[in-house]
Amino acid sequence: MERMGIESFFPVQVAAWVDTIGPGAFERDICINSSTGSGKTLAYALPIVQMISNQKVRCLRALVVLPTRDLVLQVKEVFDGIAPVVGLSVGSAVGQSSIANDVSNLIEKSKQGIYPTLDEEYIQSAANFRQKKERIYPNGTTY
Ligand SMILES: Nc1ncnc2c1ncn2[C@@H]1O[C@H](COP(=O)(O)OP(=O)(O)OP(=O)(O)O)[C@@H](O)[C@H]1O
Repeated sequence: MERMGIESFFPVQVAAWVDTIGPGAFERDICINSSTGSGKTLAYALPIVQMISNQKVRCLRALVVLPTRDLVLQVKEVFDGIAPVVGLSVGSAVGQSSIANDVSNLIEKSKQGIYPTLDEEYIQSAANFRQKKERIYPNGTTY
């Protein structure tokens, strides 16, 4: 956190943490509505990283879908700042190469981690991934 220039957390980050990891945690969908620049990225990034860092399974475990390429890069930077600390890797897919390549990276190369990505085609990729995921075992071997 210090390396990222963060000394304390913004209100939206505290609220999101309390409702996901802290005393308000129970399984449900959460919608965060907060003004631009208020720190929403870290507000959802921290709970995601915390939650999946406790899981032993080595496969893609979080998919972040974003509306623009710039945002993908920004969000990846935030995840890159915190995920490696707990041994998670972060990838991104912005459609620079073919979707087939991105899907292949998503499934075969990033067996552990988080994927900030771009649009609905990738949501579909994630759906396809879900079908294949059952064939990736904890030691990282694909069947
Ligand atoms: N706890 C914090 N302390 C200091 N700076 C922070 C903190 N959290 C986030 N920031 C910084 O505040 C800026 C805005 O954060 P961020 O981009 O996450 O806001 P946002 O609400 O997602 O904005 P947008 O709605 O535009 O996407 C970034 O430069 C980020 O590094």
